[in-house]
Amino acid sequence: MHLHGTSKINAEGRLEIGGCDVQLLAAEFGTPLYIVDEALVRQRMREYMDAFRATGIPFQVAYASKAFCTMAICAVAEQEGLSLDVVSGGELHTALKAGFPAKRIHFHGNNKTPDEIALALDANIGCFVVDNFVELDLLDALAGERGKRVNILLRITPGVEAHTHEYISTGQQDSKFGFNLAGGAAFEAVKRAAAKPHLELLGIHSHIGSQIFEVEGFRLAAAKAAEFAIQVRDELGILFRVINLGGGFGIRYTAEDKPLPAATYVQAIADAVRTNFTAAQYPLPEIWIEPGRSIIGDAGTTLYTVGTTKDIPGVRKYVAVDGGMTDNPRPALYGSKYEAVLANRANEPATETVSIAGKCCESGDMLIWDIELPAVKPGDLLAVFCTGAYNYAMSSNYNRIPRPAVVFVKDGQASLVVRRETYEDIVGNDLLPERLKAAPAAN
Ligand SMILES: Cc1ncc(COP(=O)(O)O)c(C=O)c1O
Ligand SMILES: N[C@@H](CCCC[NH3+])C(=O)O
Repeated sequence: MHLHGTSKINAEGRLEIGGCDVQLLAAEFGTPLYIVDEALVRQRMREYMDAFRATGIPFQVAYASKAFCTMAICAVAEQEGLSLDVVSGGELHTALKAGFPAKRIHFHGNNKTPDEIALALDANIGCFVVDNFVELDLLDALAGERGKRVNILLRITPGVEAHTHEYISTGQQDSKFGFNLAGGAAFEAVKRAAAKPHLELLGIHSHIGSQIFEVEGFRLAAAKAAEFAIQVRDELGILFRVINLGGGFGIRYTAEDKPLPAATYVQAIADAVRTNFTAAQYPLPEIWIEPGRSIIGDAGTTLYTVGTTKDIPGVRKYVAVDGGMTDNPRPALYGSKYEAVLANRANEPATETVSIAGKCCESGDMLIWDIELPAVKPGDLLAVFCTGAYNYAMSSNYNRIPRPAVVFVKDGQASLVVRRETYEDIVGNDLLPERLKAAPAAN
């Protein structure tokens, strides 16, 4: 059993996270329940910050809030001195509502709407990461209407193919994101951006994908960024002050995953930037990165209650829990694998192989295939590890299932940071027009 962060098995044989016995958490907050190990989140944030400080290069570490965005995590990121990457009006609103300093917010997205841009402009956020030519014109116009000049990075598609799931790799040329380096769109974007009266071009951004376990892709992306920066300097006389290399650092979901320490990625990136820029006598730019999954992923655990079981002798035993693809769509979407433990009897030896099913009306709603557990009974608690990233963030109300609560645990204290949705929340936006309230049809 691989335990993350402060998780341990206590004397009663139950899983404990942040000093909180999960059986007590289930009793107090119900299940399914997202539990976040706050100390581990802070540790992950500090690992990036400390690694960059050690390089001596000016930097920003922006937490990619798409991985998990709540007011509480924004507050933690703010306390730890990180910046914040948001990708929608909703994430931006969450950050602002949490009191996150606007100047440290970077706004991403390949189709920011005029309303979202207006919200960000009016809040005076620190930087827009411009994705395409339409946005370049729109942002300049909207900033102009407000008499503002705003910082931008241009998102470049470097043509680096990271080894990851095809749906989550984004740096290759055939991608919906960014200005392609090959073919000259990126160069053209720099020319146009530099001519815009209301845009201040700070530099460029690239993001090569997610759940990456090698430094090579980042080195290559840094080298391509430097090569492009040098071309831009030599041909246009424009200097970049910022190189943002995105996120994508992998984490351990199962024993198959071999993540590198944050410092290894940071050193590789810093070395690559330093080497390539210094060789061209180019003033060293600031380095920005945007980790999401590697900050919140292994700090999250989802706690479920076991309901029904179904044994098909000689075939498979299904164990159904009170959540599923609504709180964790990743197995259905990407075939993602997870580890789990029977949280109320975690010290008992495994005696059977079972498969964990969700409760949705969908055969593909399976959380884990073939996991060894002690004999599972209805009422047991199942804890699935490493669910901090892209679980709550991608949760849905499919089958009109309310979203679970989220608690942050630390030093024996559990704080509710997102309350459980109720059935009233589920119908909260529904309207029943008068004409549909009529008496039943005559026939
Ligand atoms: C532009 C950008 N930055 C940062 C991230 C965060 O990636 P990860 O959660 O893999 O660190 C993503 C998502 O992959 C992204 O698209
Ligand atoms: N949602 C994806 C990652 C997408 C990354 C966002 N650019 C996942 O769960 O792995």
